[in-house]
This record gives sequence, C-alpha cells and structure tokens, in this order.
Amino acid sequence: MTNPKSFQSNAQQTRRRGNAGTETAAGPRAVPRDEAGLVPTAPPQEKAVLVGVELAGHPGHLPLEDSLEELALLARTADVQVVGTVTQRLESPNPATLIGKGKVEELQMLVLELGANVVIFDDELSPRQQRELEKVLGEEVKVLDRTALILDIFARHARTREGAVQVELAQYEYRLPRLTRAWTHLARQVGGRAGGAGGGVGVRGPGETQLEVDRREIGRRIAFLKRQLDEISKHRSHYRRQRRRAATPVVALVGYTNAGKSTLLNALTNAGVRAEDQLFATLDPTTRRVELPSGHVVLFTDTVGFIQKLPTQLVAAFRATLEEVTEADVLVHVVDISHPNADEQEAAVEEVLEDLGAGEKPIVTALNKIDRLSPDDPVASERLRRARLEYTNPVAISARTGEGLDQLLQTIDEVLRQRMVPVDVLIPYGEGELVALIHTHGFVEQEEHRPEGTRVVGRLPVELAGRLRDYYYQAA
Ligand SMILES: Nc1nc2c(ncn2[C@@H]2O[C@H](COP(=O)(O)OP(=O)(O)OP(=O)(O)O)[C@@H](O)[C@H]2O)c(=O)[nH]1
Ligand SMILES: [Mg+2]
Repeated sequence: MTNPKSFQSNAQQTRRRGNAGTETAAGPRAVPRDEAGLVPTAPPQEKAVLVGVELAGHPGHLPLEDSLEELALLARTADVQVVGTVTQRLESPNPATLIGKGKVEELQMLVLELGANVVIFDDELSPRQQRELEKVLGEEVKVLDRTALILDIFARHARTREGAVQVELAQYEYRLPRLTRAWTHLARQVGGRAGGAGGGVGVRGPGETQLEVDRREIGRRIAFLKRQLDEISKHRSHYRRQRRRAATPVVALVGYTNAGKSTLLNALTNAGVRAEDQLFATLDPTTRRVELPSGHVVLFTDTVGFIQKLPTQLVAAFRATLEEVTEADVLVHVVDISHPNADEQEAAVEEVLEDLGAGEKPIVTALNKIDRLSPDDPVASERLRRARLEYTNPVAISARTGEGLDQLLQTIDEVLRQRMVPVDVLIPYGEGELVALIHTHGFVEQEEHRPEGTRVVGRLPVELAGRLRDYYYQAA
C-alpha cells in the first residue's frame, strides 16, 4: 500500500527541487502577464532602470558596462526586473543629482516610457542626491543605489541571528542620514527575512515601527545592535581560543561573490552549504574539518563573498563574521577564472583584505571553474596563463568536477608547513598530551625516549612551539 504521508513529502521535495532548478537555469522567471486583466497570483515584480556613471580620472575597478552588468545581476538577485539603462561619462559629479540636468530629464522620460518604479544608481548617492532625485522623479518612483541593493540582498539571505543583527545594523547606519518621508511606508517587518513583502527592494528590513520614530530612537537601536554584536564577537573569540588551544589551523575561503567558495567547501567536505548561481548566497560562516595529505586536520571556513564598491557600512557591521578571515592561518582566495573580469575581481578582493588588515596573510589562490575554459578560447587561456604566473601560490581547480583539489590541498599543506618553526624539545612523561599535540599538528623528524622524558625534533606551528618554550632541549 502507498503511504500517503511519504508520497506527499516526496512530491514536495520534487517541487522544491524543480523550482530551484528553474531559477538557476533561467534566472528569476518573468511575472506572468495576464491579457484578460485577471489578478496575477504573484505580486508584480518591480521594474528598474539602472544608472551608471563614469567619472573622468576616476576609473572604477570595472569598466562602466561591466559594472552595470553586475548591478543588473544584483537587481535580479533581489527579484527586480531590469527594463532599461542610462549611462553618463562626467567630468565631475553633480552635487545635487550626481548625473547632469539633461540626463535627469532623459531618465525621467525613460522611467515613464518603460513603466519603471525603481531607479538604481551604480554608485552611492549622497542623502541629498537621493532626496533631490526622488523629488524630480516623483512619489511613485523609488531611488536606490548599489549599496541599498546589496543591503537588501543581505537582508534576504541572512539565516542566523548573527547575520540578521549585522544586516540590520548596516541598514540603520545607511538609512540614518537618509531619513525622509520616503522611508515611512516601509514594511512592518524586522530583518526582512521573509522577503517580498511590503516596501519591496531596498526597503526590506527594519520596519515601519522603528523608522517612524525619531533619529534618537534609531541611535538607541544602533547602540543596542552594537552591544549584541559585541556579545556575538565575544562568543566567536571564545570558540577561536578553544580552537587555538587545540592548535587546529584555520583555512578561510575568501573571494568575490559567486566565485565558488561554497561549492568548494561542499566538494571538500560534503558540508551541504547553499551554493547557487546568485550573488551573496552565503552570509553566515560554516566551518568544517578537512584532512590534508600530510594527515594534519585543518578547519575550513566558508563565509560572505566580496564585491567591488562593497558598502563600507557592511564591512564595518560584518566585523564579527569577518573575524573568521582576519583570524585565519591561511586564506584560500577563490577566483572564478572563467569570468572575463577575473583580474578586476581578484584586485577588489585584495583591496578588501587589505582594509580588513588581512593583506599579509599566507594565501593560496584557487583558480576555479577551469571546467568552463575551452582550450579554443585564446582570451581565457591567456587569462589562466597569466594568473598562474602572477597570483600567489596558484592552483587551477574545478570545484564542480573535483579537478585539481588534491593539488590544492597539497599546496595548503605546504604553506602551513612553511609557517612552522623547527623545534627540539624534551617533554616530561607526565605531559604526554603535548607529545600527542606535536604529532597531530607538526612534523616529527626524530623521537627518542630518554630517562627524563620524550625528546622530539621536528617542525611545529609557531603558536604551539611557543607553548613548549619550557621544554626546549639543551644538550648537557
Ligand atoms: N562550471 C563550474 N561552476 C561552478 C564551479 N564552482 C562553482 N560553480 C557555480 O558557481 C555558482 C556560485 O557558486 P557558489 O559556491 O555559490 O559561490 P560562492 O563563492 O559561495 O558565492 P557567494 O556565497 O554568493 O559569495 C554556482 O552556480 C556553482 O554551481 C566550477 O568549478 N565549475
Ligand atoms: Mg557561498
């Protein structure tokens, strides 16, 4: 007999998989248009016009067109349909509206013509510029910038309390100087995790109840969130201390969003982390044990990806999460080498690492997605060739097919080994667990049992060597 319960759950699983598959393959589906004027079942998708500016003498990391393409991807990730684009090359920004007066008129026309209800600027707008543009474009049109869009995506993707608190803090920091009437019709929803509802893109997150109150109230909320983050940060550092006592090295996966960090962690550990063709699929760190070819065990941490023009509020608010990066022993920088802008992305990540104070950490560069490179594509082949010459400890891999993963682990082993220092110690028999630690985390070259204890010669991680200072061997 068929068990109706299991039948039902199977059907649900199939449906869920089916949906995910469709979204990955074809991007967000278009809202069904109903000729007969019937009410569509899904809420109407927001329609956006994108605006890109290139300032003379201030070339960004990416050429204007590529940056706008990335902005369109961000918009799609936030379920916004891109219906048009406006660009301008400027000598200097217009303090009132960023773009020039004529361009504003052009934008206004395009918005009307295309029935857009959102305008998204690729560069951060000052509070004044945002207000002015909203005035010109009218009540019905929301004016956002890249930062607000990224904050919106973060609000949707936060899965843990840590993530939610950090996003909320970043959103308040962003909105505080921008508090105007425009923010008062926000969704009655905190953290914005349910997505979709209420104010739509850019205004999901902290809800109406908080935003209708005065700035002082928001200041208090910010202070409260910061206290919560201090708690979270303390917890994290507590765990890190425990890890350090166990001397297990930590390898942090860093890289541009969508480079394949989560896919790599999954390939190495079956971690089951969400990996999708979406920007900022991962916000919250996941840590898993991995055994290296030497037999040493390390902890791999997958965490939030970076992007060019990363909002400073986000970097500041995500301090607790990013401590996983700043405290790691080795970084594996995952680069999507199949991406035409791989070099610019690599540079943007390096810049964020510098800002975080992690610029000097030992790095292994994983040149990922080589399965997508065709040998007949001279541009891509040249990119890979140069990356192999120029990047630090490069290893070409495919997280998808598993190619190169052994080599990657070997390189990590080697880098960890280089960080070790030679030791020669005599450990009393009462301290047997120290000898075990040396075996677990170091390389033992010589071991000898003497009447006073065990003499071990080998190489050890610096921290561990420090802990053995009292037992350094000196020949009589
Ligand atoms: N062809 C190919 N696709 C890959 C490879 N690695 C990852 N991908 C795809 O790239 C997309 C992004 O992968 P993720 O692992 O989610 O990337 P991420 O770096 O964790 O991204 P965020 O968490 O959003 O920062 C997914 O669609 C993956 O299936 C690879 O080696 N080859
Ligand atoms: Mg990820």
